[in-house]
Amino acid sequence: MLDTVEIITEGGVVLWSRKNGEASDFVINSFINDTFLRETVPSYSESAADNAPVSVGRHTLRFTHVRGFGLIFVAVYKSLLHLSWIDKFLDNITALFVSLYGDQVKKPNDTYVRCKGFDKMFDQQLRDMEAENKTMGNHEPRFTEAEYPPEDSTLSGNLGEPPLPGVNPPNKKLVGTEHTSTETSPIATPNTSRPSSSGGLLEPPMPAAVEKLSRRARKKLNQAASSEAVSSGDEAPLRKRKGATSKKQGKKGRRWENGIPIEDDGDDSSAKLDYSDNPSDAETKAHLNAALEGLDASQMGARNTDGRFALKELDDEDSVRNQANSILKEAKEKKAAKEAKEVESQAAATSGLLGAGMNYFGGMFKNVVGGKELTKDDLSKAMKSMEDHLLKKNVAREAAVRVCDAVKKDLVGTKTATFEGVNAKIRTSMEQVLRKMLTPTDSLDLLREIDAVAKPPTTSLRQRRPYVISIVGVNGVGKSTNLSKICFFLLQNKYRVLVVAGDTFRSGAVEQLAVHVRNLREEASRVGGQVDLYQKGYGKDAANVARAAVAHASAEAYDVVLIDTAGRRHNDQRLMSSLEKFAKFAQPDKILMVGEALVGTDSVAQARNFNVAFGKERGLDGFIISKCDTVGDMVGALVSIVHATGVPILFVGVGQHYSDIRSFSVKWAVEKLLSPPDA
Ligand SMILES: Nc1nc2c(ncn2[C@@H]2O[C@H](COP(=O)(O)OP(=O)(O)OP(=O)(O)O)[C@@H](O)[C@H]2O)c(=O)[nH]1
Repeated sequence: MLDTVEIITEGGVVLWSRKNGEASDFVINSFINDTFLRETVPSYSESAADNAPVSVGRHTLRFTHVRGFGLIFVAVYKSLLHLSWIDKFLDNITALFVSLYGDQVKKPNDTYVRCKGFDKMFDQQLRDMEAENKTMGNHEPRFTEAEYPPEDSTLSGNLGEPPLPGVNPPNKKLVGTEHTSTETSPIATPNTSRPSSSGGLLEPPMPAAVEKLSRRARKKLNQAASSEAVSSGDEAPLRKRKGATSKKQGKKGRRWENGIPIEDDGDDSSAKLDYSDNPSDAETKAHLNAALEGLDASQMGARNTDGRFALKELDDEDSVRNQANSILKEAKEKKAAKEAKEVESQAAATSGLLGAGMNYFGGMFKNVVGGKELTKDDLSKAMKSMEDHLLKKNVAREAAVRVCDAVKKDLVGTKTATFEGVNAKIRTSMEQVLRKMLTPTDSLDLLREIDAVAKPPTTSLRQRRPYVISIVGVNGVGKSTNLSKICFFLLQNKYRVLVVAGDTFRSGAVEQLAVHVRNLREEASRVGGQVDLYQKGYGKDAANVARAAVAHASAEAYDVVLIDTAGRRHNDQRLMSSLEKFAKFAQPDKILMVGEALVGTDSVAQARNFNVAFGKERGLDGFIISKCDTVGDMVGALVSIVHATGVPILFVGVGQHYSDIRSFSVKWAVEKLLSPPDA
C-alpha cells in the first residue's frame, strides 16, 4: 500500500495528492526542501537519478521529474514493502498526468490546475497494478506496526539538514490539516498541501475519510474508535453519534434501579451504550478491520458536485481504463519516437551518408549489443532484417544474402563500445559492401575510348576505324530509346554517328528507329554532329547486317556505330545463340545490355544468360539500367545484375526523353538502397 503520492511543482506547490498517512509528509517535505528548494545542495540530478529509491527512516521515496513541465511525481511507502510495480506505476501516472494536464501546467498565468478528474485515473491505475501484481503471485508482505523500528529522525543523505529560512521545516504541515490519523488507522487522511506557496493552486482539501468509506463502514469505525481508551478530540462527536443511533432504535432495553423501572432520560452516557465495555469489543474490532481492509469507496462510485455519492455505471471503470490505456499507448509511442530520433541524430554524427534512414536502421539493429566482440550469432538477427530490407528494395534474394554475408564477415570479431557504435558500424559496413560491389574495377571514359579508336592522334601508327557499340536486351526494356539517348549524348560532342537497324525480326522496329534518327538529326543540325541510319529491312541475318554496317561506317569515316538488336527472351535458345555470331561479325568495342530497373528476381538470370551468350571469349561490357525514374528507391535490380555478372553499370535511364540518361553513380544507388523503403 502506498502511503502518499503527490504531484508537486518544482517550486513546491502540490497540484494533486493522495495520502494514507501523515508520516510521509516529513519525508516529502525534506526531499523537496533539500533537493529542489535549497540552492546550497547539489542539484538532485547530480545526486539522485529519477526513480532511484531514496530511503528516509522507515520510508522509501521514489520520484520522477518531468523537466519540460517542471513537475515532480513523488511516491512514498514503507520500506518493508516490496512494491515491484512502483516504477511502472509512477511512469504511468506521470504520463497520464502530463498528457491530461500538461497544457494547463505550462500556462504561465494560470493559477489553478484543474486536475480533480485525475482521481479516477489514479485509482484505476493503482487497482490494476495491485491486481496484476497479485495475479503474478507477488503478494506484498503483511506487516504490523510493531515490526517497524521507531521513526528515525536521522535522514539518509542530506535530507536531514535543517531547513533554510523561509522554508518550512520537515514534518510540519504548512497548510492546516483537517484531520490527522496515525499510520495504523485504516482511514485515509484528507488531502493537504506541500509547504510553500500553494496559493490558489490547490484543490480544496477533501475529507478523504468520508470519500473512502461507506456510511455503514464509517459508523462501525466510529464505534470501534470509541472503544479506544485513549482520549481524543473526536471522542465527543462519537458519543453523540452513538446516542443518536440508540434513539432511533425502536425497542430499547429499559433501565432499572432498585427493581423499579426508570424513564429513559436520553442520557447518552449510559454504560450499556458504551461499546468500550462490550465484552465482544475485540472481536468487533477485528471484524471491522477485516471489512475495512482494502475498502475503497471510489471503486463503486464518486461524489457528484452536489455532494451526493453516485454509483458508477458498469462500464465507467472500463472507460477510465480505456482512456488511460490509450493515453499511455500514445505516450509510449511518442517516447519511442523521441528515443529513435536521438539514436538517429547520434548515428548521423558518425556516418554522414544515411541521415534520414538512421531511425529506421536503429530499430533494425536493436538486438545487437555493444561493448563486446561481435559474433555471428549477434549479427544474424540484424542481418536477417537487413536481408528483408534489401528484398523490399527489389534486390534478388541471392544478391541480398551475399551482401549480408559480406557484412557479417566484415564485422565478426570487431568491437564497439555502445549500441550506437554497433549500429553505425553495421551501416558503414553495409554501405562499403554495396559500394565495393557496384563500383567498376576499371573506370570508363567512353569519349576518350571513342577518340582513341576513331580519332587516334597519328593515323600512321594505327588504322582509324569507327568505335562500335551494340545494344542488347530482352523485349521492350528500352534498347532503341537508350541507344538514341547515347546518340544524343555523342552528338553533343559533335561525333559522326551511324545508327544500325539490327532488329530485322520485329516488324516496325526499323521504322521506329528511323523516327529516332530523324529526331536526332534535328539535334545534330543544331549542335554540329551527324547521325544517319543504316538499315536493310527485315528477315536478314542481323550479324551480316551489322558487319556490313561497320564496314560502311569505316569507309565513310563515322566515329561511332550504334547497333540496335532484336529483343529476345534470355531463355530463348535459338535467338540467344545467334548473339555469338553477331559478336564475331560486328566485333563491337562495347556490348551494352539494357536492363529494366523494374525487373524483379528475373534480373539475375537475364544478366547471366546474356553475359555468356557471346561465346567463351566475350561477355557483356556494361549495363544501362532503364526506367530508374519509375521505381523510386527500389533500385535493387542494379545490385542483382552486378552480383550476377560482375559487369559494371555504366548508365541509367531516367525518363523517356533523349536527355534522360545519366552516368551511373554508386553513391546515389547506395543511398537509395539504404534509405527506409518508400511508404
Ligand atoms: N520512363 C522511362 N521509360 C523508358 C525509359 N527507357 C525507355 N523507356 C520507354 O520504354 C518503352 C520501350 O522502349 P523501346 O526503346 O521501344 O524498347 P525496346 O527494348 O527497343 O523494345 P523492343 O524493340 O520491342 O524490344 C518506350 O515507351 C520508352 O519510352 C526510361 O529510362 N524511363
